[in-house]
Amino acid sequence: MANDGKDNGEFSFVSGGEAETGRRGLPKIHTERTAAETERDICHDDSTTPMRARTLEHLHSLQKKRSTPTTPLTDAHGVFSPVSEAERQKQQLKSISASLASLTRETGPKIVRGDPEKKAEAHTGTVLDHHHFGEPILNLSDSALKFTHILYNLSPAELYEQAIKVEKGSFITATGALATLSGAKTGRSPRDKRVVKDETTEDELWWGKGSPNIEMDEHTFLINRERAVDYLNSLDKVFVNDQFLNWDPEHRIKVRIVSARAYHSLFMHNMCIRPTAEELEDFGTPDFTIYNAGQFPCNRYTHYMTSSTSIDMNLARKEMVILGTQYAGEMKKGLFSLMHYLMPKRQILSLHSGCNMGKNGDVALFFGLSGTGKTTLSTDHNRYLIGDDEHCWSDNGVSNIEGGCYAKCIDLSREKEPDIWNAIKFGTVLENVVFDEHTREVDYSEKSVTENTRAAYPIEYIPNAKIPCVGPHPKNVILLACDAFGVLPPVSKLSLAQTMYHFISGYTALVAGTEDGVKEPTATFSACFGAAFIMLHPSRYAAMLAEKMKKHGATGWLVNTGWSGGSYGSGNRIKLAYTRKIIDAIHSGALLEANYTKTEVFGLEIPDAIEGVPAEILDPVNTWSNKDGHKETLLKLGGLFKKNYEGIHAYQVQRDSKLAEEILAAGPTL
Ligand SMILES: Nc1ncnc2c1ncn2[C@@H]1O[C@H](COP(=O)(O)OP(=O)(O)O)[C@@H](O)[C@H]1O
Ligand SMILES: C=C(OP(=O)(O)O)C(=O)O
Ligand SMILES: [Ca+2]
Ligand SMILES: [Mn+2]
Repeated sequence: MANDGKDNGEFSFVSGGEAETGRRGLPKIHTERTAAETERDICHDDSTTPMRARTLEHLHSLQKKRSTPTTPLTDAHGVFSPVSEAERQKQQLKSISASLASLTRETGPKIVRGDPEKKAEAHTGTVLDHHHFGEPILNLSDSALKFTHILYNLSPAELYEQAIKVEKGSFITATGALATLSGAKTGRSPRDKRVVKDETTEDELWWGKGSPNIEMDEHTFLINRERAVDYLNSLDKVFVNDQFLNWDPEHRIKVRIVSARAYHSLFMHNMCIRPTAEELEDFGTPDFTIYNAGQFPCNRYTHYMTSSTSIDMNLARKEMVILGTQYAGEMKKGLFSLMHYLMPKRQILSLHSGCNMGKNGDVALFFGLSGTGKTTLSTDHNRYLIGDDEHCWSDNGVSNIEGGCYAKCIDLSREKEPDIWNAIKFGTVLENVVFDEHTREVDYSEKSVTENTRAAYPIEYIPNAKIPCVGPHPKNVILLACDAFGVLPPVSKLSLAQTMYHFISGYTALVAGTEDGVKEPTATFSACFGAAFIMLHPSRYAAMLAEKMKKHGATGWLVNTGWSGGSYGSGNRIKLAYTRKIIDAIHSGALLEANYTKTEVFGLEIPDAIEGVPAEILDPVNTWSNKDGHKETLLKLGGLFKKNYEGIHAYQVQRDSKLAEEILAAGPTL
């Protein structure tokens, strides 16, 4: 700059005060420059640059540029489109208005687009009743008279501002993520998930013992729907997201999410596939709509209700209603249930699995219950990430259902999981974490809100994400179990029948908790490693998996990411570094070449050596000092498997007794 410190040209004093006269010995200040001085200054100072803004208001209006339309208004033939931008936005509002309409009143909600607080920007939004925009919002109880402002597909930055302004517990962390609280519920509520049983779904879906589908009738659904819609319309503003599910363009599903919280809108922005501006213009009517009124409870006097929480699915109406839980994962997993219904109808298998692909195009699936390692192990710096949780396997290959990942954050470390660590930045939703109130550094070891701390980020935040998130037919199908009993081998190669047996069993063991006194791990069996999300009987998905694995020559593996050297309490969790080496050997094909030995009880084939893994841990019996304890625990777990499988076997025999016997024989023998 020309101003070198001696020249005080940046200051201008107004009128002849003491400073000007220099009577108290203050340096004389030049307020006017000679023509020569001005000439010398090539780089002008602030006071000399032309001022565009005439007023402060004007200045602020200049700060924000209007988004330019991304598509020229032409039709497919390059002719000027008959549908004007205003008309298109009007259609869009009409569609949202229909979504929010009451089913019992004749007058629907009056909706306008835009934030009621941003009156200055009124001109940028299309408004149904233009003259009302910018007038004070009257909080009238008569919903026919009040306006509901629609915040439609806001950007992450806009959603941050909304969250921070009105949602208590919203903060920006040191790395730029949005820390939020999900409220009283910090995990899913599977016992409150209901599905409307009507003439169609009665025959189509899996009901009764073991099924996750708790029935409700159409009328009760409508009561809860009305409750949610009324609640949403009672608010000044609601968020609407129009997005997609499934990266396979042939089987893409259009979803609309109507929610009350910026947190929910940003979560779904990250988790679903984000449409381009062009795709959004042609969005039209959604295939499925979620009404998330999670801050508002359901009415316990309503038939079927057993708590203040209800997550209700109506397949005929293509709608889902959420009352009494703000846990965002309900939306993501609710849509996953929908896909478990829609996709098999099209001969496509929906999978509760992570998925990645090697440089040579070899695809691996990672099935497993919560906490077994789908997200951690599919996020692999040496491979392309297709997705961490929900996929489809069709005749075209695999495709991710989602547009983002939902990683557990408890004890997250930069060293062990660098890609997930680095994904926690601006745009990422961080649920229920604890952070330093001043530095905003997150303490990932803190469990004081919940152990289920989470980060939801767009998949492109992982550097080697494969976009579009699709890949060829899988080569390896890895079943992950976190065995807290410590008796399953770190890895075993499965026959097709064994793969089916373990897929249908869906075993993992939960550690009883960190409280003292509770030492026993609890076995959990969740059919297809996702019983909470399946809509049809597990054998339907298993049959499809068997058929696809056979057709495409995929190999099944069982990987224990849980305990070694004893059960929970005496042994330790297998080191993530070892599990990664095991997974590397599966991907490279090296593990297919190993020598195998069959174990007793489970009859699992275990390799004798894997590069980078101590050979002695490959057979769990070697790691237990108490050999009797090992045998006892092994038999106990075998017994739990057998008991769990009884019901499934009985069902399968009716359908195909030969296949049923074959799969049963692949289970443990006591
Ligand atoms: N050997 C291991 N293999 C996989 N994950 C492990 C292992 N040891 C510890 N972990 C931890 O277990 C958790 C696995 O959770 P996650 O990958 O989110 O499971 P999912 O996606 O299947 O719910 C992560 O927090 C991870 O750091
Ligand atoms: C979000 C979930 O998935 P996961 O724990 O498998 O990552 C869930 O089960 O609620
Ligand atoms: Ca899960
Ligand atoms: Mn996961």
